Amino acid sequence: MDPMTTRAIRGATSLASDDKAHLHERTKELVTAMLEANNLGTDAAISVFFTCTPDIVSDFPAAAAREMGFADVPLMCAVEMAVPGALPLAVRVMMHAELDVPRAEVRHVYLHEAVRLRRDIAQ
Ligand SMILES: C=C(O[C@@H]1C=C(C(=O)O)C=C[C@H]1O)C(=O)O
Repeated sequence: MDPMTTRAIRGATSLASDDKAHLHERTKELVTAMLEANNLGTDAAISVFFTCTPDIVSDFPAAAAREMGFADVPLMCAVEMAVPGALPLAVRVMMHAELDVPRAEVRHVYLHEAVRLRRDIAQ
């Protein structure tokens, strides 16, 4: 087995509407899928950075992550670039975590309408 290395895992999802409960549900679904795809528990996480498109104001996705075991993991939220024509109601994640695989084997996760963002790297 390779020694543990800090790797970055990307993820993204989309909402049907900007509703707080729905944001929490989709955020937890995404973060859980990112952990499971890479055989990780929350203890492997170093930091998690979220962006939301400017049309999401119902809550911070970090609040949802904190409810699922990231209480002592540094979290951050920011607004994604407002590029004209970009996918609306999108939540993006950049998670840094301890993994024992080469970078090319890190599994990135895109769910719901966000699958069309990066067909090149989504599993
Ligand atoms: C295409 C995406 O959206 C945007 C473009 C990115 C990129 O080109 O790598 C990364 C994040 C976003 O700013 C994505 O989330 O993958």
